[in-house]
Amino acid sequence: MPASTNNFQEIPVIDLALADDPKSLPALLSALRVALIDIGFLYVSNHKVPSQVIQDLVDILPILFGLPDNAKNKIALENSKHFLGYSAVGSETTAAKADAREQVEFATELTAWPSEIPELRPIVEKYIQELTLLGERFLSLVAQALDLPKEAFQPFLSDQHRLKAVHYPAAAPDSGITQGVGPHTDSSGWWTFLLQASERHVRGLQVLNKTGDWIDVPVLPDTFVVNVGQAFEVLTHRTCKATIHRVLSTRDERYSIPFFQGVRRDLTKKEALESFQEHFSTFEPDASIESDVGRVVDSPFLRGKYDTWGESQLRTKIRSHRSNGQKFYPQVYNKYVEDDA
Ligand SMILES: O=C(O)CCC(=O)C(=O)O
Ligand SMILES: [Fe+2]
Repeated sequence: MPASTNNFQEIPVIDLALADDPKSLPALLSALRVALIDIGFLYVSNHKVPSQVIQDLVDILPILFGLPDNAKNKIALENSKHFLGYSAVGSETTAAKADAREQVEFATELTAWPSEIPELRPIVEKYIQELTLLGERFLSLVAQALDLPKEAFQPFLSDQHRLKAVHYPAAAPDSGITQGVGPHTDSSGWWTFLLQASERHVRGLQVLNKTGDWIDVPVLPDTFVVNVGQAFEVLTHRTCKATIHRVLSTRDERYSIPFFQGVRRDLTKKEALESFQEHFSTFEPDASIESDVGRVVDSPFLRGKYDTWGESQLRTKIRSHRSNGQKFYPQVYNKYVEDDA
């Protein structure tokens, strides 16, 4: 099929309630398959994550980011060899440009929590627990949609996932600030489950389609935005693509909460490629034009310089947070920073 006929102009919604009835399951799987193969981005509705669990987290974000700088700096990512905790606006770099967002990254090793909001920790932990379950349910549907047994992808899962709370401050139209986060594919794992935690009118997230147009991903209440990460792209021999996306700064402030489903750190590119080689050779990945932006986006695991998933993760983290890299990983800092893969 020529690329132009399956180029996408919007992101489809996959209704997970259809999985509850064997009669409606096939319709879900065929819609999912199209989203997986042609787009790499989708929304899920009827996801069964309790709305209170979501609301509690959404409500606490303005409180978290509203803490005084000294409170946020007490949990600074700068002091974490696991790259967890708070990073201020401008401290992260994507596509060689500073991002206009502040964020707090959570995972099991986070030891410093803000003492000003003791309720944060149980709220975050509950949310991670629920998203872990959603991720597992979703993976089994993905496997079926790609003609594999339900459990096919489970052995690649890590027991550790990452959650990020993100705040994009409003940018005055004449400030010259345009990059909330620059064009990238998700390097932190298998799949990303993103909650857009602002009101409907707040824009910002965009996805690059095959002809290089940026497609808006508006806020749809009661959904998660789900997208393919780099490791899954490798495992499926690019049948499913880690699609490039970005966030523009706008005159509205914006909150979002990506959950990065983790991949086993010892997964090697060889194992990832060999596991389903035969299966995916029967698919015909769309060898469509990669846009100019696409060609320069960093994807180290895919390009194959580093053997394990864990090492390409470390390289990505060091490149994004360079002072942590210098502080905690001086032996490999230069190697990773100088290697533009
Ligand atoms: O804030 C968003 O909507 C997306 C954030 C994102 O793409 C990321 O952090 O990887
Ligand atoms: Fe992303």
